[in-house]
Amino acid sequence: MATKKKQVVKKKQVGSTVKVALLGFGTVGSSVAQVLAASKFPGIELTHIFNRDVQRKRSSPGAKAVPASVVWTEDINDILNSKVDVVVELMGGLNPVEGWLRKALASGKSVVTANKQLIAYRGASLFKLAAANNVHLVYGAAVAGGVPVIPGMLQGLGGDQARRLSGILNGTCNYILNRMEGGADYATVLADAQQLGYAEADPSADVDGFDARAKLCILSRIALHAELNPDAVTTQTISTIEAIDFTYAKELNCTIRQVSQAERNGKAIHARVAPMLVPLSSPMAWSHGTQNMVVVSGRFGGDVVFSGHGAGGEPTAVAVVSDLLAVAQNCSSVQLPVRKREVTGEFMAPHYLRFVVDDKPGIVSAIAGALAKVGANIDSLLQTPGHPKHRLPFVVTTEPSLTSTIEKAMKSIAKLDCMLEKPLCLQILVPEDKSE
Ligand SMILES: NC(=O)C1=CN([C@@H]2O[C@H](COP(=O)(O)OP(=O)(O)OC[C@H]3O[C@@H](n4cnc5c(N)ncnc54)[C@H](OP(=O)(O)O)[C@@H]3O)[C@@H](O)[C@H]2O)C=CC1
Ligand SMILES: N[C@@H](CC=O)C(=O)O
Repeated sequence: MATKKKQVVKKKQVGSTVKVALLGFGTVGSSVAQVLAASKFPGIELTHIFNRDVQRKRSSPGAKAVPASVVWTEDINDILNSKVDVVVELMGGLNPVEGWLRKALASGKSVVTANKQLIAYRGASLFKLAAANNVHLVYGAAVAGGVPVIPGMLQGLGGDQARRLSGILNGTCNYILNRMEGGADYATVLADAQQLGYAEADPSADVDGFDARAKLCILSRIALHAELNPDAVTTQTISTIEAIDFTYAKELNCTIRQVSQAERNGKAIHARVAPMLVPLSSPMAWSHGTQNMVVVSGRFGGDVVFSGHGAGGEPTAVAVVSDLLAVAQNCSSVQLPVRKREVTGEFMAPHYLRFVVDDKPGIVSAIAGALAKVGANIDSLLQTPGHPKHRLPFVVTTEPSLTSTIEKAMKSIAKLDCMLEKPLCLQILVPEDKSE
C-alpha cells in the first residue's frame, strides 16, 4: 500500500532578534509603536517605519514612542530591500498594499496585517504565497480589533463544526447606533467616530456594511470553511436609521445593532450584514461603544461568545503585537481545507417595516394588501402619539417570512402615493431555538 508522505511546513527560522517594519503610521500603526515601546518585548526590534509625508508623521505625538534608531522612509523599496524579518501592514486597502506584500512574502518576509479587505478578497492566494515561501501571514487584528476571535477560532474551535456565526463586527456602527439610542444624532456621532480613530479612511465602509462584510467573509473561511465572494454578501446601510426607529424598537423590547450573520445550509451559505432589531435580552443589545461580539454556534461545543473592543488604536495594537509575538516565536496556526461556496442573503425572520406617510384613509389596508399578496402575515402595528398627520411615522412588524418575500412587498409599498420617504425594512433577530 502506498503511504502518503506527511508534509511538514516548517516556517523560516528567524534570528534571535526579529526586525520589524511598520507600513502605515496612523491610528493603529502609532499605537503599535507605543505598545512595543511600553512593553519592550525581548527579541523584537522596530527598525523601519514607512509612510507618505514622513516629516508630518515624525512630528506627530505618536512618534515620541519611536526609538531614535528607527529608519523613517517614504520609499517602500527601503523596506522591501531591507533585512527586516516581519512587515506589519497598517495602511489599509488593496492597492498598493497587495503588490507590496506579495513582494515581501516572496522575498521571505513574514507579514502581520490588520487589513480585512486584503484578507477577505485576496487571502486565499496570499496564504498560498506565504506557504510557498515558508513564511507567516497573520491577521488577528483584521476582525474585531482587540478581540482574539481569529486566534480563538483557529486554535480553540478548530475541533468543532461551526453551523452559524453571528455578531457585531463593526465598532464604528456600534458606537453610532449606541449613541443614537441615547438621543445623539447620526452625523455628529459619525464625526466623533472618525475623530476617535474608529472609522475607516472612507467611513462608508463602516456605515454601509462593507467593513463588516469583509470580516464576516474572513470568519466564514475560518469557522465555516467556506470561501465567499465578499461582493456577493448582501449589505444594508445604517445611515437610514432615524431616532424614531429606536422609539419603536423600544416598544418592541428591542434595540438596533448592525448585525453580521452567516450560516451553513447544505452547500450554500446564507450571509448578510444589516442593521437589525435585537431583543434587549440578547447579549448583542448589551454591547456598548466600540464593543464587538461574535457568537459561534458549533455542532459539538454549542455557543461560544467572543467580546471586547473592536476598534481603536490601542485595542487593535494589542492584536497586532500578539500576532508579531507569535510570528517571532514561529507559532503556526491550525489550517483546515476551505471550499468556494455560493452565498445568498435569504433568511427566514420576522421583519420591522417603518413607513413615513402623509396620512389618509386606506394606507394600512394598502400595506396589508401588498403583504398578503406575497403571503406575509402582519404581526403588529405600532403608532406612537404626537406626530403630525402630514408626516406620520408608523411601524408594521411581520411574522417570519423570507427576506426576498418582504423585499418584493416593500417594492410595491414604496410606490404608494402617500409614502414620503423610502420605507425602512429591518430584520428582527430571533434567538435560535435550542429545543430542537
Ligand atoms: N482604526 C481601527 O480601529 C482599526 C483599524 N484596522 C485596520 O488597520 C489598518 C490601519 O487603520 P488605521 O490605522 O485606522 O488607518 P489610518 O488611516 O489612521 O492609518 C493609515 C496610515 O497609512 C498611511 N498610508 C495610507 N496609504 C498610504 C500610501 N499609499 N502610501 C503611504 N502611506 C499610506 C496613512 O498616511 P496618511 O496619514 O497620509 O493618510 C496613515 O498614516 C486598516 O487596514 C484598518 O482597516 C483594523 C482594526 C481596527
Ligand atoms: N472601522 C473598523 C475598525 C476596526 O476594524 C470598525 O469600526 O470596526
